[in-house]
Amino acid sequence: MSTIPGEPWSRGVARSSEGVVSVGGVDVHALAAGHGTPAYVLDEADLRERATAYRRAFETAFAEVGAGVDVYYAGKAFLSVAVARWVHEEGLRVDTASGGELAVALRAGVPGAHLGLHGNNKSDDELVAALDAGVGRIIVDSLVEIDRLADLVKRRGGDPAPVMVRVTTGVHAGGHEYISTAHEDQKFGLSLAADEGADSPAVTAMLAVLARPELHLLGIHSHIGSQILDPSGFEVAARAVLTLRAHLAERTGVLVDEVDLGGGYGIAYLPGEVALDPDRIAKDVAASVAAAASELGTALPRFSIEPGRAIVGPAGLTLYTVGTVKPVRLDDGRVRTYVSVDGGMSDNIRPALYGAQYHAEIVGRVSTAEPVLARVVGKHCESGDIVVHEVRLPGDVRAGDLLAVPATGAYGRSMASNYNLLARPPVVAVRDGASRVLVRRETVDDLLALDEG
Ligand SMILES: Cc1ncc(COP(=O)(O)O)c(C=O)c1O
Ligand SMILES: N[C@@H](CCCC[NH3+])C(=O)O
Repeated sequence: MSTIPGEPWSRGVARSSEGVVSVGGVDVHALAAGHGTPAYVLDEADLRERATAYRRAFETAFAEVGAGVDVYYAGKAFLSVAVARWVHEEGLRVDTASGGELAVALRAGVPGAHLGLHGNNKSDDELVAALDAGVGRIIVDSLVEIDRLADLVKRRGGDPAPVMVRVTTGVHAGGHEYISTAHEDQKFGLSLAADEGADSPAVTAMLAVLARPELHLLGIHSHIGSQILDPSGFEVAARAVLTLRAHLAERTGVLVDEVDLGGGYGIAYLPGEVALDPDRIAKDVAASVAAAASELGTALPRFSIEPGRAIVGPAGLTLYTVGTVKPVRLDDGRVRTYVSVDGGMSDNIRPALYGAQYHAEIVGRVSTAEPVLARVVGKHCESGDIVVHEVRLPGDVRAGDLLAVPATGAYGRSMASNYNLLARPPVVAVRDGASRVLVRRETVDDLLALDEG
């Protein structure tokens, strides 16, 4: 019943003839003994390959239509100093969404010019940190922020701040309402939809940026959602943004230099699911932007994209130890085996938040026992504390078994909490038979240190 190797596991995951799984050449028993469980395990080679694959795919496809492109790794998916360094070494830039992410990227040595700062409610401190670092782009998200940023620059003096205006194109894409970001009724961006005879909020914002000499209108930004498996939304949104750019040029004579098409490229979470193919999507989007620019009679801008999940998601897995095992009879007479692990919703909130589906396997041994219908649950005081809703596990699953959940590299550690005062797990990188801690495990002492008594 093992599906290893292959998606949704990272490329460095293998199962030996004895049934023991290894990642990047390190066996799960060694990982558990050396770092404890639960632990996030990140396959460095896999992550680097995905970063390069996205960069090459987009550079090649966009070069074919005569446009340049930059790939920004979306740090919100998971950011640590090492990861920021790896992606930068692979030729990516880094998109940050807070002062914390910005500080980590800077510590990794990523030059300010290769960083972007996002956020619908950036603080003055965050804006100042971005200006101090000389970030290549601040993506503004509201009229209020445009004035606030311009006033800050005015007080400090110096060069105009490079700004992109985040717009919402009305395209509704992505895996769940909470991770879809370009429909109108949500907090991000400025809408392209206008009342009869009035400017849209997007146009109003761009005019507001142009009116402030402290700001340089670098371009337009659009992000339509996350975990997108149907690529058509990217093309529709790209056309809408290029149309807006042409409209602004007609109106003001300013044809902005850059267009960012955001992230959102979907990955496989379950065996049998197919991730978006970077080569395919890059070709399709490049063709549609080239066609749109030629219809509009405008030169192509420089493009950028911001994949996060597609780079780090498949490179990660979470290693747990099984604790209690409890068969529960369901109303329809079936039996579901509840398998409790030593983590849960504090290390992976996605099942509870989005109803996200994951896969799991026993990875420390081989079993010939008949598979049973199982649900993997955490140790929190919450019945919705589910890690994997439904999976077939060997009927002899028992306390002490090592269990791994694939594709947890994105939005696992980065959305982790201390619910029930659990200490957050470490992030351990594996490569060429060796493991290294990127983010150490929290301890109860860390938690106590925050409590002022
Ligand atoms: C503005 C922006 N860029 C990039 C991303 C990264 O998305 P993903 O991890 O789905 O590629 C997000 C998150 O959805 C985002 O909000
Ligand atoms: N956190 C989300 C996606 C990111 C949304 C950010 N705009 C997830 O786990 O899928």
